[in-house]
Amino acid sequence: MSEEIKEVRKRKRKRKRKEEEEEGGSVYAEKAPDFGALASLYPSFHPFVKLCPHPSIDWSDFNATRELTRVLLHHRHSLNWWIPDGHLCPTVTNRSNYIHWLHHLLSSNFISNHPNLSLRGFDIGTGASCIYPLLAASLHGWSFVGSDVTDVAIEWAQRNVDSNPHISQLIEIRKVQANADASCVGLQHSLNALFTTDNNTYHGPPILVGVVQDDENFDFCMCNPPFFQSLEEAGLNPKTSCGGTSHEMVCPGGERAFITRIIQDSTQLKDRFRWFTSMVGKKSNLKHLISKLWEVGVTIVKTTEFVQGRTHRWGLAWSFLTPMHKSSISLPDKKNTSFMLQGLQRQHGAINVLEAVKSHFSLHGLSCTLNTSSFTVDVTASKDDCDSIPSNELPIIYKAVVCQPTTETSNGSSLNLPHERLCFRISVFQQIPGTLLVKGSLQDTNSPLSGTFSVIFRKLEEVLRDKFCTKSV
Ligand SMILES: C[S@@+](CC[C@H](N)C(=O)[O-])C[C@H]1O[C@@H](n2cnc3c(N)ncnc32)[C@H](O)[C@@H]1O
Repeated sequence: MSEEIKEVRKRKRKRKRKEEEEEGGSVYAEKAPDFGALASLYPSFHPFVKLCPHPSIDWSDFNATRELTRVLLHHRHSLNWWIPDGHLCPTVTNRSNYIHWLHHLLSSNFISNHPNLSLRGFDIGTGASCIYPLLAASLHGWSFVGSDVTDVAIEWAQRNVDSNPHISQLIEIRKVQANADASCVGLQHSLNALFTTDNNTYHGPPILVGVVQDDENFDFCMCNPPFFQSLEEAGLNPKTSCGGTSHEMVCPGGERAFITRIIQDSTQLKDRFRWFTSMVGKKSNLKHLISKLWEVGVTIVKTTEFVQGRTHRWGLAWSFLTPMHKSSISLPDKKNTSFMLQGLQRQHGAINVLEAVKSHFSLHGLSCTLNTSSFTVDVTASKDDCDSIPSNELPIIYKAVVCQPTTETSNGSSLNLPHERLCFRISVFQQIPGTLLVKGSLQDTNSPLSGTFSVIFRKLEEVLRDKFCTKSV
């Protein structure tokens, strides 16, 4: 591939990421640390920082990465923290991205919102670092159960909790007993049969079933699973040294088997968690896991991408609760708004969705231009065009468009909109097979018609979902 093509692709990826960030963060990327500033604030960190040509650290030095994590947790989050030599050292920026996404997910109304303000989570495999409970408790005041299987992880996770008395009441560290609760074993065997499609079935200690107690409910679970199938696979990146013992990094079948077991457990605990989530390390596993999820009857699946430097990870979330369709769009007065179409059948691609967008608007007499190379439809609506949309097709959400002065015609059959033109663009992006992002961009943000745009866009979402989505999301 020529350098030019590579450069164009890089720019395109960067632009797409920026657009997605503007939309409320489908891509999560925290600001990189300022090593120079940290070195001057923390003398213990200074020896690890090479100042020329620009401040950096040696990522292959475990002591340097651990000290960076320690000072960042202290500087950004006022947390006291340490882990023993050789244990998996979390990258604060990367772990924060997961927490930011969860926060977004839990405060969205994809599913009905929880009346409680204090949220409770379950961190599967919290590790010696106990990084997720510490970060989330200090950022959002969420309470946690953090589980793990090894004695060292349990001992150090507890030490890290105890070193932070201001949040220690929020976090319970729980040891997973390697021999599962006998009453679960028979059921687990029959479920294994259901979930086994290859030899990579998870056969390790319990993950959720047998660890979550009978009287417990959680808003969410989260997990950074052992990604790798073998130690050789885990040692493939010599450029970084974040440590990691075999227990932390490896499980037979790798993350695919581990997360498949979480999915399996979620079918039994569907009423006990509002959201089940996991980090996914390999994009190739994401598609497989998403199809597993639809097979077991989830009602909603959400994914995201975490980008930190050159590291890409994915977030996968699902729920068995009833989704709230109408609220997945960001509300009026935004230049960009979007929704995801998930669970599309194989034969339906971006082009079919674009054609449906065009025919939907054309049907209402709006002027449309379909551009198949940019995957966009440009739409212009005049006052007359808008008037031709029957009010019963613009449901009650119109009333929520507070910024717009609206009047109904005497017979109530059409909406009387201000005397301007409304120009907007609908773009369709393929996310992963079966999932498309539909984005609407208003040309003039200051237009008094921006509220109307939201209404029209929401209607479009309903139409496209009805037409293309096999499962309700
Ligand atoms: C990749 S590490 C993640 C550690 C930490 N959460 C982080 O993000 O740095 C995976 C952790 O899962 C733990 N683990 C493996 N099997 C488990 C199980 N069945 N239940 C709970 N934890 C488990 C390992 O001991 C390890 O600490």
